[in-house]
Amino acid sequence: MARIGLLTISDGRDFVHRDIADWARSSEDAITAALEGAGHEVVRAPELVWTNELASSQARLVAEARPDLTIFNYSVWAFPHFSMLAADATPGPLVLLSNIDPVQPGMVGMLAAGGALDQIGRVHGRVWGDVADPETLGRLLVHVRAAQAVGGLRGSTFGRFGGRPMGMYTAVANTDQWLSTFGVDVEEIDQWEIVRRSELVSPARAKEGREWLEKHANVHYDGKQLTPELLERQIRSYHAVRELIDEWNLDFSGIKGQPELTTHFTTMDITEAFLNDPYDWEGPKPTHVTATESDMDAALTMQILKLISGDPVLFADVRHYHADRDIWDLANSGQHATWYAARSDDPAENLRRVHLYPEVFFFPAGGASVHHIAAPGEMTLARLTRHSGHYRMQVVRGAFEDYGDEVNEQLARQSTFEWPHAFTRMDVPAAEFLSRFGANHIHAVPGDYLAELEQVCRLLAVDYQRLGG
Ligand SMILES: C[C@H](O)[C@@H](O)[C@@H](O)C(=O)CO
Repeated sequence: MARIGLLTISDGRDFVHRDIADWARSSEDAITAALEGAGHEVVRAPELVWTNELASSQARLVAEARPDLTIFNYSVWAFPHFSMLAADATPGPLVLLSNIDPVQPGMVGMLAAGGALDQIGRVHGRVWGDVADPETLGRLLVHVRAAQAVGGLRGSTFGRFGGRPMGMYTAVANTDQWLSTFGVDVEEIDQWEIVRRSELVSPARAKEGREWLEKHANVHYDGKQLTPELLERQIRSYHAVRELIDEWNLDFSGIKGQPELTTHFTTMDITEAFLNDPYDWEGPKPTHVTATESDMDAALTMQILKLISGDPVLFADVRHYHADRDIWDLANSGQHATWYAARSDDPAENLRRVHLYPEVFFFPAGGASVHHIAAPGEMTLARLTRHSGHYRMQVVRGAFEDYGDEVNEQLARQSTFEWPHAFTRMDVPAAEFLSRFGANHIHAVPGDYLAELEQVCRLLAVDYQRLGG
């Protein structure tokens, strides 16, 4: 649920305002009803804005409620300087909303106010039409979700477990830039804390986790790389990280893993999969975005996708391009959230399709990798990357595809079979993607959130770069 401020701007001539006030108020009633119907809280200015003094005072009153987004409503012709004063008293994201009505020139009011705001460089969104129409409401809700995501980042903390993995420049960001651009602080935590604390997890808790995984997933012990003891070590690591998340009030995280933990302790695949999942062996829980290889811009992208969609977010390597099918194998080095196996609310339904395989030669410490083939469906794929120090959100539309067990296996065996795979058709020519995409990792959520990402970028002053399309 978002908190949405609402001000209706009117005509500055007293005799005109008197005649149109009821009409303007009724349009505000309709907007309130539509937004409340969509599950949001609306904070209305007590009075319609028809003087300069009311513009500032009413906007200040609404701003005191710290709304996620403020809407200026134009259902009648509105003097533009009222919008300028009200915008000046509105610190958060702003949307101008107008009717399309031949009698009352609200649309002209919106264009005049919008142009004035453009002149002073004040970022705002614009929506037009009747909010009772689901299509118009849908366009308004895009701005609500984008504002919630941007507001949700501000004041949050990223937990960075370990440092730069295997020389990856793209996994490391500048903390000054993170705070100034996104409002996110970074807490540095040594991976030693995972090792130390994992030993303190009670044997009963680790055993219960293992038995739950053995019951619901398909565990392939081999007596060497994957034993019950190693699986319990992975479960203990999960609980150790959960404890650190609570202790440091972390909102999202990344774990380096390679090479120290994957060579000498165990992989973080179970930890990362179940932090990203909406459940674990102890029941339902909120997702906690966690990036493999402590990839900071990955985690930040994932957190934005989570705040927009509410769903678990996929982290993957751009591992292979099957040119004959024009599809990509997005296979992370050991885990995808298990939710992606069937995208079911029932963990058992997802885990039925999950295989815990002994880790491959890259990871001599052993443990289970979390293998499954992602369920098909439309996806939004994205990644924050940097060019010459400036952030850009690279976005591509796509779909996960499923070819049946036999072909899936044949495709997965061409790369690292034991890792999870999402066979992805991307709405961009391969040559364009490979020439322009600025990282080895990509992230995804089900559905189409391109419009939300574009608004998020405008609010953050980050470049929006759609690949393909
Ligand atoms: C093979 C390496 O160990 C993997 O970690 C590598 O494929 C990556 O995941 C790079 O992001």
